[in-house]
Amino acid sequence: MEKQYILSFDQGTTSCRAILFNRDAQIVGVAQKEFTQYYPTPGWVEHDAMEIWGSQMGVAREVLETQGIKPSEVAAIGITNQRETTVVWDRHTGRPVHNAIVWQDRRTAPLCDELKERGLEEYIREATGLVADAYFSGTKIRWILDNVEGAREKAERGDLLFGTMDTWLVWNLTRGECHVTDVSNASRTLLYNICTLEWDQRMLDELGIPAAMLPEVRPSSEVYGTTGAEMFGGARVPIAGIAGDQQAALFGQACFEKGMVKNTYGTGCFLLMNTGETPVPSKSGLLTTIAWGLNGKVEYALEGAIFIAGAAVQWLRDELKLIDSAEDSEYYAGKVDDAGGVYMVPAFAGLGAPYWDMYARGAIFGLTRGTRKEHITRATLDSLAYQTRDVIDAMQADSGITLKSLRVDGGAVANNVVMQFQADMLGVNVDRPVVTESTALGAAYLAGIAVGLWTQDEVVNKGRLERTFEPQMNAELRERRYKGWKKAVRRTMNWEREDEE
Ligand SMILES: Nc1ncnc2c1ncn2[C@@H]1O[C@H](COP(=O)(O)OP(=O)(O)O)[C@@H](O)[C@H]1O
Ligand SMILES: O=P(O)(O)OC[C@H](O)CO
Repeated sequence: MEKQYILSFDQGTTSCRAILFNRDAQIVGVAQKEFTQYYPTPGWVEHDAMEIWGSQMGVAREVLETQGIKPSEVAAIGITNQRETTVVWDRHTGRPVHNAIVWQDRRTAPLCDELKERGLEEYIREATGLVADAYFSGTKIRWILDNVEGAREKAERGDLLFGTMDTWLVWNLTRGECHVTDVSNASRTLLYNICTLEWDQRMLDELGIPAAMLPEVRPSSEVYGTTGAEMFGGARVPIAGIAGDQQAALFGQACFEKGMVKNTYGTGCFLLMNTGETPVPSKSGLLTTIAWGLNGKVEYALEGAIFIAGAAVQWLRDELKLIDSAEDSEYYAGKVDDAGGVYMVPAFAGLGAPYWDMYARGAIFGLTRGTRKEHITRATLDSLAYQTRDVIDAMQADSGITLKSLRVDGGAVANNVVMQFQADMLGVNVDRPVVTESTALGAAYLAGIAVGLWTQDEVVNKGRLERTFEPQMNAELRERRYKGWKKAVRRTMNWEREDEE
């Protein structure tokens, strides 16, 4: 039977998805399952790695069954994942020693302050391309070693393994044979040297993390191993692509040329600009990160990471219960001309790029007795566009490149109000592709390239636009609105710091 499908595992922050692509890179089936979010204390966010493994396998089997496709017809699996989220497990039992600590979790902020006090900021930026923030995996591993009874001793004996979700899934899929990650995921750990392309011994020493816990770092497109025979009814499917979800989206949008930018609107918003084969250091609060390793070389990106975007819409739905579904936000926001002077700063997990304030917290400003839920909903949607503007301004300053248009993808780009306001706030066209599942598509491309289903050149021609949003707001109004946003952001900063008056 011809092997003509690629199965993408998209292990996101809120759900596991399995997406089946045919050899024309068209989606033939999708299965998705949300999993539990744990908030044990304010500012902490955890996932159950066993639940994620079960959900991911569940959706993979479901999509094959519903489409009537045999596992033996799948040429390869590509894996893409929420990055930084940290799981540590026992290599003998396969059981995690603690819930996974999610990228949004702020518990290690004091440890990051300590790294700064020890004068490590510059070294961190140079060696890892990152900043001393609780976002990244390194301090989360350290927290587990310090807080789970017996973990440090076991880790030192070589009994514990660390992984981001890609590593965890591949380890389970291969029944413990492969403990690997790819360069794009490694570059988000705070432990990987993006210049020498090795684990950074100084960072390991500074954080007290035994090297024996770490996975082997590999390119983003190659056969890492095959699935255990019992996983898919006897078929041994090659696992042939791994990339962090934001880098995968950059690949899926075919941003292969230097200067090409995409923005993914999911739980958070992540803007990445391809900067080619040399790392570009940032002076404006962006991250320097590895885009992918492919064809014997590594390419880099500048990244603006916004922690809360679509998650703010979920908050309106789940916590405030202002809307019944994320889609409803478009309906309510569309009933008013604008946010009526209301600004919503969703600094629920501090602020990422370009502010990097672990102690900022969310706030709504400009409320009056005339403020309605439509205004609050509108202000929440506006915050996705304002935060993106913050990052684009930084990116233009760092790269010297002026943005001509923005390619978008991710769940929240279905929202036309957000897309129009984004074009207005940037003053450039916003291009929405037909396939907005760029993340899964990128992982499929990487896996398909590794098994010879297509070449990188063929990938360039596959993307098609569904709609372009053109700016309609005049420049004076745009800048006035944006100034209000900056004022609101300033007032949320440092909120959680104990010593702040
Ligand atoms: N029509 C919509 N309007 C606004 N936000 C939306 C809409 N549809 C989905 N979202 C938001 O997008 C996010 C889901 O996008 P997705 O790309 O699946 O995210 P992730 O990969 O981070 O789990 C959710 O946070 C949801 O609130
Ligand atoms: O799950 P997503 O798509 O919101 O992505 C999360 C990021 O990878 C975190 O860095």
